Amino acid sequence: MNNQLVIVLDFGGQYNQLIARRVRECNVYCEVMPYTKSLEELKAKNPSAIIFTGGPNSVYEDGSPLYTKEIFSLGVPILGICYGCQLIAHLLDGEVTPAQDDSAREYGKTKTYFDTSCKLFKDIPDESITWMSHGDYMAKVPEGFKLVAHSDKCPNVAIADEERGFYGVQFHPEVQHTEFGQKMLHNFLYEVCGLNGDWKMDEFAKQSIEKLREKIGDKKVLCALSGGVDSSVAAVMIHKAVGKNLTCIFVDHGLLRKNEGDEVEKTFKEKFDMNLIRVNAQDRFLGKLKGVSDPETKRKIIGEEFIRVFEQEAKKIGKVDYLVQGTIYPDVIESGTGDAAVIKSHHNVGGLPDYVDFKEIVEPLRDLFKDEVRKVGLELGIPEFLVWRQPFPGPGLAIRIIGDITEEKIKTLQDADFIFRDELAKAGYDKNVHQYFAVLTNMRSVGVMGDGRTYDYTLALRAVTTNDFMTADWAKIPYDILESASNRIINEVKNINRIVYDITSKPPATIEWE
Ligand SMILES: Nc1ncnc2c1ncn2[C@@H]1O[C@H](COP(=O)(O)OP(=O)(O)OP(=O)(O)O)[C@@H](O)[C@H]1O
Ligand SMILES: O=c1[nH]c(=O)c2[nH+]cn([C@@H]3O[C@H](COP(=O)(O)O)[C@@H](O)[C@H]3O)c2[nH]1
Ligand SMILES: NC(=O)CC[C@H](N)C(=O)O
Ligand SMILES: [Mg+2]
Repeated sequence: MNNQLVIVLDFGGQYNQLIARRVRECNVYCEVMPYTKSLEELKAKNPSAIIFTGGPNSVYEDGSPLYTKEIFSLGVPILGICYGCQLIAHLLDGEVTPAQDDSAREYGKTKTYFDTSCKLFKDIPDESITWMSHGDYMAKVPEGFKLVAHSDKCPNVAIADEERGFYGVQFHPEVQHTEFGQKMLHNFLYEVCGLNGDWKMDEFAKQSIEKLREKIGDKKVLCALSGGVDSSVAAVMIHKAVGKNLTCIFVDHGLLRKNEGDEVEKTFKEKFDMNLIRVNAQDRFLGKLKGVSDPETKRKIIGEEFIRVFEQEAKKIGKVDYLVQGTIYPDVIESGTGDAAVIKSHHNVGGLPDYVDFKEIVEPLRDLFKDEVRKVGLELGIPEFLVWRQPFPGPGLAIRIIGDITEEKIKTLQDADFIFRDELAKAGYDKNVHQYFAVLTNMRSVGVMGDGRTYDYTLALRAVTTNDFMTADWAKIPYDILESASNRIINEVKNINRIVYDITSKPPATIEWE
């Protein structure tokens, strides 16, 4: 695939994934790369444009991430955002200083005035709201640049050297609070860079299937299938590429939701004409997890056991060269690229063991965001109910049972979680939330039931709304739904005497509790 490419050069900003998503939404392919990639490595990718992201540092401080000035000689347009804008100024002999008092320090929604004769601001109003988050100030604009936007506090909000195609904005066009942010990115890609918008999901699906066919040929492939969106889409793509040489392995590790094992098996046997093997591996997973309570240890154990089960099944089939996983771009990013902190080791990326007995792990969706995966799924004719299923993490209930895992706790959580989902569905509210589940906390407290004292577990209910699962808001579920879920759970499920609703967003929390 030779799509035109935009490189998002990562200087540690919080919204870098968002920049990539926004660019993709303009039908332009892009990849996030750490600023530590050399100019040679960037050149080898033959990018059509480069975007410098924001970042927490200050360009004038020792040890801040910089880049070689030669990047401006590539002949490729560059857009700098916040820190990236300050970096352009710094590298091209402008000047960046800490904001004096709070004269030019800005945070949040800010009224901004634009020079709409600049290509970046074509066809937007000359006054609108942008989202700012900076304490530094571009005191001197670099040679050859003109000022193309200002705010009430800050005279230097955007700079442009239109001749060479270099632009810098102090605000964040990628966040939704910047009213015309998407339009500005669109202008950069189309008006400035003259790109042709060749990143389309139907093309992607066709080309990927062709490439998979070439790569795999008549070799045998295993696909790790969870019944979730990502692996289902991956499986259907491979199936279209190699047909009967594909065998899907669905692992029931004993940590699935209530009835999930049977449902997934039924759906795939009925809807798809694929070889599917269900492996009942409860004993080995629960055996390895016995007494383990540290979240990262749980994740790594599960990541390793998954692979060992796949290897074992491969041996039964004969020579299998490839293992396919439904890994997507956020799994890769969240498991840590470059300097970003590792928050959680996703079982299929950071949680993979060092040694894997396959010639290669194939991940056809590794570059896609969730919404792109869903589009590919629809292109491939996968039923809507599957495409729109809420995500379920590979480690399953293991990361929703805080502390050590026992069979009794699993049963308790399965039953409670089932009721919560059932109540949301009955109220027709499940369409309004993107992920919703129950968590068995490891906390016990005193209650009173049937006039007797109880000392039982606290269950937490969690529901979030989110576009990309990278950030999320807690869902404002109507009280009556929470009330009926709470009543039913207390009445129908043993070992729980208290229920709380999680009202934290991501960040600062994450969606899952472990
Ligand atoms: N129970 C399982 N059996 C086999 N493979 C699994 C299982 N759970 C997860 N995997 C593998 O790990 C990958 C990552 O899991 P993840 O939950 O992120 O994706 P998914 O289940 O395909 O989709 P979704 O995010 O919608 O749940 C899957 O794509 C799949 O390849
Ligand atoms: O397949 C997976 N393997 C994992 O190890 C894993 N950890 C989190 N998740 C899912 O990722 C999304 C973001 O979750 P967090 O906010 O908890 O990081 C949410 O949708 C989570 O359910 C996982 N999925
Ligand atoms: N959001 C950013 O990129 C901030 C850049 C720089 N640290 C400042 O405060 O101005
Ligand atoms: Mg899943």
